[in-house]
Amino acid sequence: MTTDVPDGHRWRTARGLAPAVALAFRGAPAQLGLLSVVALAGAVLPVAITWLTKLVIDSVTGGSATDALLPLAIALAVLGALTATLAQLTQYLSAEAQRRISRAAKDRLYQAVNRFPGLGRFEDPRFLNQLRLAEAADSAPAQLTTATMQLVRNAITALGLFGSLYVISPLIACVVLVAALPTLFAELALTQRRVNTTTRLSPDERRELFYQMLLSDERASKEIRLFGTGDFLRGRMMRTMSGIHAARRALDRRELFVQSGLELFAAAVAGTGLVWAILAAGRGELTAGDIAMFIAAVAGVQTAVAGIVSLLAQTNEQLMIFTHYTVVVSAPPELPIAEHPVPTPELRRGIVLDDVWFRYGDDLPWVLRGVSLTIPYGMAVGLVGKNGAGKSTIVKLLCRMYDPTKGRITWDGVDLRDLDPARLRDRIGAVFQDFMSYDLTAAENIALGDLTALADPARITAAAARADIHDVVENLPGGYRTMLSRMFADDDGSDGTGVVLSGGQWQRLALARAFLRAEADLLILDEPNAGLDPEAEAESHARISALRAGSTSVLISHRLGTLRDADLIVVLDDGAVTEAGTHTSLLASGGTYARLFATQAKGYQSE
Ligand SMILES: Nc1ncnc2c1ncn2[C@@H]1O[C@H](COP(=O)(O)OP(=O)(O)OP(=O)(O)O)[C@@H](O)[C@H]1O
Repeated sequence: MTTDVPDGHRWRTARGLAPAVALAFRGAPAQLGLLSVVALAGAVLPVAITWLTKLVIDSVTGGSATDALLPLAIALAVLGALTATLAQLTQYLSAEAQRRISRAAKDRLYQAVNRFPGLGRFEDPRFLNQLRLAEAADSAPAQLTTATMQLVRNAITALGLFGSLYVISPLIACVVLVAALPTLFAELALTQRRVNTTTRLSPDERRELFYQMLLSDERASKEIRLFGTGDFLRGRMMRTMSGIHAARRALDRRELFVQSGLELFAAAVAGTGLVWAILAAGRGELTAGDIAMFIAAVAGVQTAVAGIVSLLAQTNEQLMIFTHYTVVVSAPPELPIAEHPVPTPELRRGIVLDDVWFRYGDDLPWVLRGVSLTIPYGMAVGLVGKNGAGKSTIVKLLCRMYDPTKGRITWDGVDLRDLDPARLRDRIGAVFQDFMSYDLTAAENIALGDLTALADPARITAAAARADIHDVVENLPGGYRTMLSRMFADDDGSDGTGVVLSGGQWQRLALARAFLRAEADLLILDEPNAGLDPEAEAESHARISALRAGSTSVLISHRLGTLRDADLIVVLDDGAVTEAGTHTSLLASGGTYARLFATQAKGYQSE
């Protein structure tokens, strides 16, 4: 995936205009319709005012009667008032259109983000940079559409004024027009540079944001204070920021230099024209009205042409930014999705990992090296192994967050690649090692396991009871409606206290979330008891065993006692299965499991 828009791809970039405008019109059809009418009216007003001004001056200097002057003066006043009103109306309509279109654009962007089936994209720094740029592009469709309207409006005005100028002096009219060309090219070159700089700075800006969030993050604040790393992190943030500012400053200086030169050039062209007009008037070739119209027309054409140039540059810039948006919303799924997925069958036989090899990237080491393993239907399988052995990776593969690099995983004989990932996940309940704690109410924290439960509080309380967290939640100030956050404490309309649970309590809540899917075909518990006290662990263990009796589950735990009554215990070492059997058989064989178990048991006994 490309991260920036290479030079020389303007045409491809320009093709982004149609989808951007289509998106904008879908987001705010009424506002943009009205804006088009207003823009058209605004286009002809300056030309009409210039001609009326000339007529008024010629009438005055020609000694016309007041009766003849009055209608002209009134018409001028009305057009002036209309110009002022239209400007306000344009501003209001543009702002409203901008809000609606940004909303539509953001909605579409995150719909696309939610559609990525696996985790790969969220671990790809190039994609994350692109996503950051796409997030900043939500105003591009609105800006592109209004810029296109303004372009048309300015073109009409410029043409009208150019015609007026042409009547007085074809030569000067052409000089004014040709003099705008260098400005056009200079602005386009500046735009390209601006966009390239923005693209280049995206990783640094992401890094700056990371430090900024870290410094105000509630969870990070403990370590930052204890280890006194606040100033270190702030220093890094400031250094990153200085680098970004230096790049932007260099760009601003270039713009200052180029644009000042262009302004001087335009002023010189206008000044030369004025000298010529005054000399021509002295020779009696132009009237006073002609001079007034000449001055207004030269200024008007220059303003309109400068407007066109800057709008073209803006459009070019927005189009390049919008390219990132388009890339993200049209990015294909990073996991191949079967065109006609096999309906995920209810699990009846089991899940088989068949010579599964896996690494997180082509340039990264193998994490799983030919794992073959059967998770029979209705049985509890325990995974044991040292840190980094690949246990959680197997869990992620079972949920099809990634595909095996080699080998395959089957669900009742069907390759996971042939199933719809969403339907597969409907059949799985899981507590991940790095489970989430959401800044939402207690009920919502549980209901996220199955959103249909939001309308059925009894299911939520039942799941909480199974995870042994019901009493704790019920005794919170607002019961299940308590906001489990200090950050958004008053969002629940309560007294604004908000509650933060302990690590073990959060873990039980995550268990309750998984238990909402008690009927799931496969329950995965990755270190479900790590945060529980010994009594709670024993109790939780008994509950899980009872709940899962006769069902299929995968349990991972470093506390081997938790796994001793699993139907099958699999020992992983460095990404390969080294032992498998029941607790008793593994103890009897005297291998790694027996050694690890003996070490843990000894640790408890010596205490
Ligand atoms: N998203 C990732 N990108 C790259 N490497 C990863 C990623 N996740 C895990 N790894 C690597 O894969 C290896 C196995 O990790 P995994 O989390 O599966 O181990 P584990 O057996 O669950 O360990 P633990 O007992 O510490 O939880 C580790 O070397 C880890 O660094």
